[in-house]
Amino acid sequence: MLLKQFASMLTTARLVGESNTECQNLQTDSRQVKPGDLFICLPGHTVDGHDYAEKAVNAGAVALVVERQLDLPVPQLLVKDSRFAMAVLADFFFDSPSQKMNMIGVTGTNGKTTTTYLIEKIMSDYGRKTGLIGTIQMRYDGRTYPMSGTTPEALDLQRSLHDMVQKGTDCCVMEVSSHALEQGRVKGTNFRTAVFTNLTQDHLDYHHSMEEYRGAKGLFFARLGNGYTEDVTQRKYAVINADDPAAAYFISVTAAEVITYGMGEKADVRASQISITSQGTSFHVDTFAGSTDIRLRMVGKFNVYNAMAAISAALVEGIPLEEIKRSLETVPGVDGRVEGVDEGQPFAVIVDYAHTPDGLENVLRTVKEFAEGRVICVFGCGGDRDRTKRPLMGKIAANYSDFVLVTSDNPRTEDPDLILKDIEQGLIEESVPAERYTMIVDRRQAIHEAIEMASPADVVLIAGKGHETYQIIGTTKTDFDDRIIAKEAIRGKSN
Ligand SMILES: CC(=O)N[C@H]1[C@@H](OP(=O)(O)OP(=O)(O)OC[C@H]2O[C@@H](n3ccc(=O)[nH]c3=O)[C@H](O)[C@@H]2O)O[C@H](CO)[C@@H](O)[C@@H]1O[C@H](C)C(=O)N[C@@H](C)C(=O)N[C@H](CCC(=O)O)C(=O)O
Ligand SMILES: Nc1ncnc2c1ncn2[C@@H]1O[C@H](COP(=O)(O)OP(=O)(O)OP(=O)(O)O)[C@@H](O)[C@H]1O
Ligand SMILES: N[C@H](CCC[C@H](N)C(=O)O)C(=O)O
Ligand SMILES: [Mg+2]
Repeated sequence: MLLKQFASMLTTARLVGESNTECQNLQTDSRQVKPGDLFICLPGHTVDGHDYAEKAVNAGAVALVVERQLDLPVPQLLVKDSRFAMAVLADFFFDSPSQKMNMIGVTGTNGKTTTTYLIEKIMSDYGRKTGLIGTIQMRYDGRTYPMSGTTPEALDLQRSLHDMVQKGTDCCVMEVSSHALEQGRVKGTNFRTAVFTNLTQDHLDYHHSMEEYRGAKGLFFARLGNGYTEDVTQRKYAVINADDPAAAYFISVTAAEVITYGMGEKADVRASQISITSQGTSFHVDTFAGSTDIRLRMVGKFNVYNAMAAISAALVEGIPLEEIKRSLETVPGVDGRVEGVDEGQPFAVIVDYAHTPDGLENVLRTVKEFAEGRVICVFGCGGDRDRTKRPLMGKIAANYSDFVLVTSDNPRTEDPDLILKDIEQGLIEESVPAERYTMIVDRRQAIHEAIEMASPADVVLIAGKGHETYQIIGTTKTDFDDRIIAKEAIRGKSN
């Protein structure tokens, strides 16, 4: 594609140099540049891509997208905002893939991965060729791809969506994080349905206040189309958890048709008669398209919410409620979410991905509902992430468990001991006696000790890392899987 064609997509951009330069591909990372690339200079949070433009040119970049003109011998497209330009150019270069599929996005503090998995299952069981993008992986057309975060950068996202379209995918369900919304990673992605799960504390290191965090999530609903049509396939839907205090805000910022779900009388999709056992959760659901009883194989009231979000998104795709029920009832669970580790031991071991105060409270409440013995909780908090959630999670762990083992969860570049101390602050504030908790920096040791102390009928909950297969200490990622360590500990248990 010629540089002038890219330039034509940005009305206020100024092209300096040879406009007929042929650009083979788009790139934002100088380390990945190939000869013929158009290199987009992004000012980042840690470094400025403009400082790497020279390296990009040396590696073969034939032109640049810049916010300020650089003294380099290649044509340059001067733009006001290179992140915005990236979104526009990526959409253009990859031929607007999100307009060729039904795009369903899920945002919220907790439950995004679970909800996207449920939607993907329903859609594919119904015969739709479905793509999935999120924390655990990206998958489509029978293949899976690893992810480095939850929501890809605009350029990577459009490239992946384009490939999905090429492979015949007709619908894509993806997690949309608040970071992604704030950074414009999904600008240009034409969503048909935007789903909101819940809003509770997380990421205050990045968003600074709950209001700012809510505002970032609100962008998803505010950007959801603003035109109405008789054509049902072109309509836009905001699927909102009516029981969350932020619901009214999201409803107020969207122009799309709102579908609410929840436990209250007024919700468009309502659950009632909820019954939870250690084997699963059953409930009755009333919707605008009929009523039914559903028996999930997943435990936890929060999974009833995730299921209702999925039901709502699937109903607007025209999938009959009975088909939705059939699919939901076959989902065994999601990798690393309330996942049992079973080596035939007489106590339960559960690995879960709860890494926020609300997530931890929900999973502990659920575990308490069916625990016949003590609840032993192993957890930690990520380094280089929201510090203020640490004492809150300490309090919650203490309030809902009989014994707490505070340990490391990806300390990253922070001192692991100090992270543990931040968590301990919450336990101290709750006046938890020293014999009810311990602090063990080494996560493997903490898991071994938790399992060593378990008696028949106890439940050991290992929270925070779920599906993760690594521990990040400093900038080094080493193999670490809670499930494997737990199995190892169960097999080596002395009593
Ligand atoms: C705070 C944040 O979101 N940062 C993201 C951001 O990094 P950044 O702005 O710091 O980028 P940078 O390193 O300063 O680089 C700026 C530019 O210079 C370029 N560069 C850099 C170095 C070089 O040698 N050459 C070069 O060209 C980079 O490619 C980039 O274009 O852009 C990068 C590229 O897209 C992301 O990898 C990075 O995610 C970091 C690793 C991260 O940890 N993000 C987390 C917080 C995140 O986004 N999480 C959410 C999930 C949260 C949830 O669960 O709710 C997610 O969606 O993943
Ligand atoms: N609807 C929900 N409400 C509250 N907690 C939930 C809900 N769904 C799941 N959880 C808890 O949160 C954990 C993470 O769930 P999930 O991975 O689905 O969330 P996520 O929003 O994708 O997280 P991330 O922000 O890391 O992508 C689960 O292991 C469970 O403990
Ligand atoms: N998407 C979340 C995942 C947190 C998982 C936890 N294991 C951690 O590393 O803090 C984040 O990046 O904040
Ligand atoms: Mg997720």
